[in-house]
Amino acid sequence: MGYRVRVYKENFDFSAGHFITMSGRCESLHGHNYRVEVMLEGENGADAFLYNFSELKPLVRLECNVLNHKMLLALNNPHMRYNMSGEEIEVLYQNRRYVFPLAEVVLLPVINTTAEELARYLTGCLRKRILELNHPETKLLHAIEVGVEEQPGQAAYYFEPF
Ligand SMILES: Nc1nc2c(c(=O)[nH]1)N=C([C@H](O)[C@H](O)COP(=O)(O)OP(=O)(O)OP(=O)(O)O)CN2
Repeated sequence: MGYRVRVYKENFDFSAGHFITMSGRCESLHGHNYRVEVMLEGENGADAFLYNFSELKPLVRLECNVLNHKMLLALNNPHMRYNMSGEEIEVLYQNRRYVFPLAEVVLLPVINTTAEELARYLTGCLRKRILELNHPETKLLHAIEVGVEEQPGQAAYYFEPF
């Protein structure tokens, strides 16, 4: 038994470039207008809420801002090579080569920038931020789930206990 709260606001979005590798090939560079939703599961606290929406929403917005208008690169992808020099990053995949300004890239600790991995990454970031805030109701949280929608009707979710 328990409660869930879910936040999925209009401005929980970010636009970013990416490509994923799969079955020995790499997609062409393209972008998405991603949407994010967050679910918290747990017990109600003294004020009869599980976690204050007003406290949760700015955290989600902050994480969306980190990724907005950036090229997302998967740091742990075994098929990609990255060389950093000065203000640039060179990305090598087989005979393909891209160069991006470092300031316009987010190097993510994931093996591929799939919606699944982005959901897992955001789950970790948001869980950490909630723990850092250390509101009394945090003790009653059981789990967090983050959904990342790549395009309407196409989303992945990651779930983690608190
Ligand atoms: N489970 C997942 N499958 C796929 C992911 C993903 O993140 N998780 N990502 C992709 C691609 O990155 C791609 O951006 C989406 O591919 P696709 O749906 O084929 O894209 P289209 O825009 O061509 O889709 P249509 O709906 O057919 O227009 C692939 N799979």
